[in-house]
Amino acid sequence: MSERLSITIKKPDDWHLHLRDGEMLKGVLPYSSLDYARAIIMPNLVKPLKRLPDIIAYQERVLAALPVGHRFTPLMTAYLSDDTVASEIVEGYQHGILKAVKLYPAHATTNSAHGVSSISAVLPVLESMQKHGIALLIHGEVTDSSVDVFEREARFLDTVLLPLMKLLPELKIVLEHVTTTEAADLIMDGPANLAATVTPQHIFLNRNALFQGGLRPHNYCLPILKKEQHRARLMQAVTSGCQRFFLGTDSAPHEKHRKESACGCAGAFNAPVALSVYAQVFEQANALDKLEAFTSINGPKFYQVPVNDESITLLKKNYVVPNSIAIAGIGEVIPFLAGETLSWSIKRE
Ligand SMILES: NC(=O)N[C@@H](CC(=O)O)C(=O)O
Ligand SMILES: [Zn+2]
Ligand SMILES: [Zn+2]
Repeated sequence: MSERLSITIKKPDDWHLHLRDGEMLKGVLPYSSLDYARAIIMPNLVKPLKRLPDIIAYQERVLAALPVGHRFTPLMTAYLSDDTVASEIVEGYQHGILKAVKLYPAHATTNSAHGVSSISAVLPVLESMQKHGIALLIHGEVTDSSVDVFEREARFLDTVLLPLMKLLPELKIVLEHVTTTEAADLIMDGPANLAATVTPQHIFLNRNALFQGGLRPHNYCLPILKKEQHRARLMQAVTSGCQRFFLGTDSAPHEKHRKESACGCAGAFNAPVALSVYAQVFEQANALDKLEAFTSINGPKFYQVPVNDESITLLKKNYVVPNSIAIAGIGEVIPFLAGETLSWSIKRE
């Protein structure tokens, strides 16, 4: 096959994105709103977005932070907790305020202290979500500290997700940022109402990248990077053409000093590099023809929204990732793969 030098795809959507708030929101949003038409915005602010008025107010702050000329729709989510009221979720969905509901097991990840203690605690909410076709987005890791950190996703599938799917077989579920062969198999063999997002880091790097020549805090995110066999299987599954995998960057900026710290935060700010990384991985897998479905078609299909009209073009041209990005009012944020050279860049007019 002759080498592709450019590829034009429908404008992508990011089905898992952290924009934060305040100055950080203003600084990081343009990296997403430039190249993506829509994104599912995560609700794990320092004060989690549980109630409709807070979700509406946050969406307004996101829209107000958009640079002139960027057309971008933030699709909002509610943060599920033990005290979530089913009728408020249904009302929010029916009024177009929220697109989905996010489940963080309590203490699983950044800003998840108010997460769900057990599925039974939120069962009435999940039942009405099933009834109304509202998607549940899941950070799928058990939090029991006796479970090895590399095993937490696989354990979650067996002990939480499969029983939940049995209990509510019609519930629409997106397993977020999948990392393991077990999750890849589950999605490939799973029903139409079960899908997954895949981040650039989890199909590009394995866990060696956490320790390459020293400790690499900017490769630390949750779920943690896994062994090469998991990365390879994930890459194969995602590039297979299975429609139930779609783009979700999990771009999760933290201030430099919070990453480069004795107890560093989990999360990679990958919005500036994600499309280049995905293109590089799909090319490696000889599957550039499947890239558009992953970035721009499978997600809209699952969420039952139209595919975007506009297109973007990626060029086979080196992209050198900046070493650091200055965010006004915040300071430095180090992007994922800082200083490295990727082989695809986005065509700018
Ligand atoms: N992925 C991460 O490591 N961090 C995310 C939270 C999350 O998606 O789990 C964040 O908000 O920083
Ligand atoms: Zn998560
Ligand atoms: Zn996330």
